[in-house]
Amino acid sequence: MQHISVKAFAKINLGLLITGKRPDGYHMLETVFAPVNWYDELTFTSADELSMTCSNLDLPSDDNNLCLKAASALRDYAEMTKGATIRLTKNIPFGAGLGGGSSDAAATLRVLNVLWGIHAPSDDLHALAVKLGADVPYFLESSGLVFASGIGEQLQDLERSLPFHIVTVFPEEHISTVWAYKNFYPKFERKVPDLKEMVFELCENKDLTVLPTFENDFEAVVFDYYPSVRQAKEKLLEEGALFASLSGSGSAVFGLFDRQDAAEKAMQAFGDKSRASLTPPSFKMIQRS
Ligand SMILES: C[C@](O)(CO)[C@H](O)COP(=O)(O)OP(=O)(O)OC[C@H]1O[C@@H](n2ccc(N)nc2=O)[C@H](O)[C@@H]1O
Ligand SMILES: Nc1ncnc2c1ncn2[C@@H]1O[C@H](COP(=O)(O)OP(=O)(O)OP(=O)(O)O)[C@@H](O)[C@H]1O
Repeated sequence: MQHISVKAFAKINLGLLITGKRPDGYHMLETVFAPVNWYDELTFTSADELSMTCSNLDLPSDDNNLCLKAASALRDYAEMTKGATIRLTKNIPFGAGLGGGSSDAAATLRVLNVLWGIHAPSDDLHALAVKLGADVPYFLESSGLVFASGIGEQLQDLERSLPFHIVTVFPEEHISTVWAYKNFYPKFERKVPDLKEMVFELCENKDLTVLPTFENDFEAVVFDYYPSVRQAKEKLLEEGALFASLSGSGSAVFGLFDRQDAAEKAMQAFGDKSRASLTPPSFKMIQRS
């Protein structure tokens, strides 16, 4: 029996500018994805049937789980009937804007493509990933700092890495992505700043003056409805973060620190380690456990 174990990492969004709405209801955006050191663990074992277990009982472990959705989509694509048992140890908080479910889906596509001997070309895997979620292609195809446009599926590797310690905090609120896209305050008419250029300035020249450019368009509505999320951001700034922001549609917030001791102190200020994570500078996702 063949087992494959992998880690599925979370992301943060450094800037998230929503630029318009498509006729199908999806929004166009520009964002920069950065990986963070917070991960789910998945083990795949070949089996006759497709099934899974999930360590977090607040999440579905039936066909509504993104792992089984990804596995079924791949099986349908390959027109085969092979099975697998998937064991998901959930560490990334859900409804947090950290892309945990999307990362699990991407890991499932990647592993089962090999375990089932499908070896689908990357364009076909990309198409399957987009259907599963706008964030899934990032986790499928990237390991570092990436500029994303379209609905989040058009990716450009920035070939740079963030020279900061990242403290990511989950403020105990689960926020629905659908709700956030329905309720954010649109600013479609403005001229959007060039996030790629800002990242180059930040990574190459450590020009901290560009940091305020990395706005997240979900912040205003999320802070209005979830005051504890605003407070978490303020606390990161009080702890000495050079910059702090909401990630994705929330509720997680992150802070960038130039000193390790300040980042570690901020981690302690948030208490329980399972609710916060510390990512070192230049972090990249390494998939295999
Ligand atoms: C907030 C972000 O995490 C930023 O990276 C993503 O935009 C969300 O990505 P995701 O969770 O993979 O989203 P999906 O599962 O594809 O979509 C969930 C819902 O969010 C809305 N949605 C999502 C992405 C997008 N560009 N526009 C949208 O309007 C749609 O109502 C969609 O039905
Ligand atoms: N494996 C999974 N992990 C997390 N959530 C899952 C999973 N499978 C299905 N879901 C459903 O998807 C919803 C969103 O989960 P996820 O953690 O990806 O959201 P998020 O933190 O808002 O991420 P994103 O940044 O992609 O919007 C959950 O509320 C849950 O009902």
